[in-house]
Amino acid sequence: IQTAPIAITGDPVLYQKAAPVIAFDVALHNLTQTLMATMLQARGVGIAAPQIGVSQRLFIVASRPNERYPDAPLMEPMVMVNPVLLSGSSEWELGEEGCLSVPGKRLSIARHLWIDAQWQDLQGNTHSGRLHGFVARIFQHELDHLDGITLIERIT
Ligand SMILES: O=C(O)C[C@@H](Cc1ccccc1)[C@H](O)SCc1ccccc1
Ligand SMILES: [Zn+2]
Repeated sequence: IQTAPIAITGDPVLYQKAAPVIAFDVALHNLTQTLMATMLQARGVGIAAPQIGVSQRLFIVASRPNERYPDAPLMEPMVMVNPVLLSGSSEWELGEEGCLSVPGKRLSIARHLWIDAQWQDLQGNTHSGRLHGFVARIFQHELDHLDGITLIERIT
C-alpha cells in the first residue's frame, strides 16, 4: 500500500479549511489506506488528510500507550469522516503534543478533558460518542488540522 509524503510547516495545505467528504466511494477507501499507511510508517497516533496534501475532512485516531502517555488506551484505529466537536468539558488539561507536520517540536497544549463528537464512517453511517483523555486530545489535534490550525497557531 502506498504511503504519501507528509506536508510540513509552510505548506499551504496545512492552513486551509478542508472540504467536507461527500463521496463515500472507492477513492475515499484508497485515500484512507494511504493515510493509515503513512501514519503507521511515521509512528503517529493520529493523522489528518491535509497532512498528506488532501484538503478533505477526514482523519484517523489511533491511540496507543507511548512514552509521554503510558496509560493511553490501545485502540483499533478509528477513521473519522466529517467529524464534528459537539461540545467539550469546561475543564481543560495541559499536555505535551507533537505533530508530524511540525517536526522536532513538543509543545504543551490545553485541550478539553472530554468531548462529545459526531462523525461518519467509511460507509457514511453517522456515529457519536464521548471521548476522554488522550483519545480526546488526538481528536482535538486532528480536528485543528481540518480547520487549518497547527500546533504553532494553537500556542499563539
Ligand atoms: O501530527 C499529527 O496529527 C500526529 C500527532 C497526533 C498527536 C496529537 C496530539 C497529541 C499526541 C499525538 C502525533 O504527533 S504523532 C507522534 C506522537 C506519537 C505518540 C505520542 C505523541 C506524539
Ligand atoms: Zn499534527
